[in-house]
Amino acid sequence: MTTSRDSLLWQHIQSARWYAGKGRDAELVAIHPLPWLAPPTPELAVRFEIAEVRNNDGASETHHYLLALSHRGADSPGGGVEIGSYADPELGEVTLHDATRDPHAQRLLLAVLLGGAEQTTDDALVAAHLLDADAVSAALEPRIFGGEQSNTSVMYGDVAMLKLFRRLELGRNLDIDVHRALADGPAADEVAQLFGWLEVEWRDSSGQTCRADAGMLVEQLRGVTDGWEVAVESATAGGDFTAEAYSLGVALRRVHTGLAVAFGESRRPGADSATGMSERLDAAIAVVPQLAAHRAGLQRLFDTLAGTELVTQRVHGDFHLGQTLRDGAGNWRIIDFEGEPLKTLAERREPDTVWRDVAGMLRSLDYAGGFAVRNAGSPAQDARAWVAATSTAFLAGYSGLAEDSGEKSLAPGDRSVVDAYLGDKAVYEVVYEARNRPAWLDIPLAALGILADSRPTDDSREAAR
Ligand SMILES: Nc1ncnc2c1ncn2[C@@H]1O[C@H](COP(=O)(O)OP(=O)(O)O)[C@@H](O)[C@H]1O
Ligand SMILES: O=P(O)(O)O[C@H]1O[C@H](CO)[C@@H](O[C@H]2O[C@H](CO)[C@@H](O)[C@H](O)[C@H]2O)[C@H](O)[C@H]1O
Repeated sequence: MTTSRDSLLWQHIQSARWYAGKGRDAELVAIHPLPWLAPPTPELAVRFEIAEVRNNDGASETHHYLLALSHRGADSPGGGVEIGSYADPELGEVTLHDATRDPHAQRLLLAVLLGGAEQTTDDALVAAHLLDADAVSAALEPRIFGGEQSNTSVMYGDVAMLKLFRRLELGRNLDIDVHRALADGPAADEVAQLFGWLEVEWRDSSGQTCRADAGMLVEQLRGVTDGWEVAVESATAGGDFTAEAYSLGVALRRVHTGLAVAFGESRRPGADSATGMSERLDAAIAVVPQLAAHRAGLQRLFDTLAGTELVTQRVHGDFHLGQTLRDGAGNWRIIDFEGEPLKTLAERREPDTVWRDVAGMLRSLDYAGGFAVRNAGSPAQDARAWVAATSTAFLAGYSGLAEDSGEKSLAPGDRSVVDAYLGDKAVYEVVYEARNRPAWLDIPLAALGILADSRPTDDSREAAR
């Protein structure tokens, strides 16, 4: 880190909501500027820059963060949140702003995407890919999305949303990949339409050319409510959420069918999955030692996969209520196909069984019940009944059974596979909560206690799907 500009940016990165290295020993290796998005003027100059960040604790790993920066001259106030001022050799004295909060820069971002063109310098590129030139107008009023999210989104009117990916995945972004693949297929109605995306290229500090997708422009879903909010409200009131849970199960099945059609299916020995789960458990015990008490019980659950052959395909990978939106007509839409943020990109790209997503939602319904007890004082018994009823309805919807099919909504062989995935997901959640929300740790820990004490079903070697 050499210049004061770099130190301004490093402070900006470390305090950002999207910075994934909080609490870790990390350093800024370099900042790589991309081409200006429009010819710079003394008032405004906007470009993406890539921050190359190295984590030094544990195995050394490098991450690339996308910065969107507007440089405003002294006579050009405004621009939203300031990062700091410095003397730029090309532009003179400028103030840096996060472009996603600068109205002029927000407009420029959309114009670049709609232009569908490519901008290059000797060692960097920004390319816009436009799929639907008529869906979005450059005149739409921009505003920053204020809701909870790990990336940054700008809304344009009530038509489109530009989601900028902050921690970049080298290669094709999973969310773009999946939205593209599901368009026009059996799950087209369950996801937002993809209008276009931005691709960037730069040379890293070792001289290697890197390529990534920087953002995607999608249909803005209107009149929707976050699935977590509606579920928590119902759990807290002790309401009946079974019809909603049933239709959520139906929607997930459709998405899985769409993903299988688009990306195909493969097979994997269950023993390989069990090994992965055990390894993740051991890594989690190193982070949260109290997990060790459940090791033997969880290993018993994972072992039920050995000897099975699992059908695998592309899945959502981090399916929970916060990844679902419900519209006024009761339809569910599913978002954010980037997988679990704590996993490596290679892990997130791997095909898995559909039960990973099914287990993800069952865990999420349990979280909603746990939240109702801890944060809203609901009686534990009522919350347990709510979780049991909604879980059964969700499984019935997923399995294509009648809404009132009750306990039999999962075949016994599938039950033990789901239990193994529930254990694996709750182990992930324990690490996630320990790092991000220690006050929530008791929710997945309580679930793990119950799972680790349960006895695996005997018929676990039946077909796994
Ligand atoms: N297509 C969309 N239309 C409207 N709102 C959306 C859309 N996609 C996401 N959102 C909103 O943005 C939030 C964050 O989206 P998400 O894709 O999960 O972002 P991140 O990966 O950055 O966390 C969602 O919880 C939802 O409220
Ligand atoms: O939405 P992200 O992709 O960032 O997912 C991460 O954060 C989630 C929390 O925001 C976390 O989900 C866990 O908490 C949810 C309640 O807030 C609950 O519904 C989920 O079941 C639970 O896993 C998710 O695990 C993490 O990857």
